[in-house]
Amino acid sequence: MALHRIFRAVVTGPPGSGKGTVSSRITKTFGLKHISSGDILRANINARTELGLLMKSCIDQGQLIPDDVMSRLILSDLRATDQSSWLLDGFPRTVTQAEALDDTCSVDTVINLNVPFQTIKQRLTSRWTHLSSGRVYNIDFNPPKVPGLDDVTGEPLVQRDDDTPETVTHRLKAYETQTEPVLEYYSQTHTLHSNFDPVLFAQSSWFPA
Ligand SMILES: Nc1nc2c(ncn2[C@@H]2O[C@H](COP(=O)(O)OP(=O)(O)O)[C@@H](O)[C@H]2O)c(=O)[nH]1
Ligand SMILES: Nc1ncnc2c1ncn2[C@@H]1O[C@H](COP(=O)(O)OP(=O)(O)O)[C@@H](O)[C@H]1O
Repeated sequence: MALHRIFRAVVTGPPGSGKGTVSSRITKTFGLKHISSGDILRANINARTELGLLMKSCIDQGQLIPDDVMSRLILSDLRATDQSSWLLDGFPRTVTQAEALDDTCSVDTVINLNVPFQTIKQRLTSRWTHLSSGRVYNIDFNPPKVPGLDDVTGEPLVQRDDDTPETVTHRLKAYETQTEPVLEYYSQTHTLHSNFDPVLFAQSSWFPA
């Protein structure tokens, strides 16, 4: 199903709310480019650059990466794809980032995933990730075909260092203080789909498995 015009969307929500899962499904269905801030950061960390090491220490403490670093990283990617449709997952996470995004390009729609914190804690402790592709699995919700292995490459899955209960608590706190204000910003400036229900969306008849 291809789109007939350039379309730009942001998917936001607390850590573990399903942004990556929903974004992969939407981008596959509509042929959009999926830009995930977390995957971009982890690729930098994997490259073992000095900046990557600093990023890892922030992420492992459950803190956000500073706005200037983050905006430079993501916005340069967006400028390089100025003729394509995309879906941005995990950026912006602060009002400063949202303003920087608006200064760079126009966003057509914002989808917010609204999931209770208690549910998130359960999901993140049973999340398994294929780090190089960003594919995620869950022991209960969408297990891999072979336990512990990625469906596409057969490579081992890992649990992220920042998915420990203690770091998840810090990440949820950072979400409340720094990211929730972004919803208020978007409700005033954009079309905000605020009660997007990922489960209903996944069950709709046109939605591929
Ligand atoms: N039970 C349940 N689990 C989900 C759902 N969506 C995603 N998950 C799982 O929850 C975890 C977090 O999802 P992910 O897409 O990585 O969230 P993100 O951190 O917001 O990008 C993963 O293990 C997913 O497989 C859902 O609708 N229901
Ligand atoms: N836009 C952003 N601004 C600041 N830090 C970010 C941003 N996106 C990702 N990060 C950092 O990377 C970590 C992992 O992000 P992500 O993979 O999107 O995970 P999740 O949504 O599961 O928290 C975040 O906890 C944060 O430290």
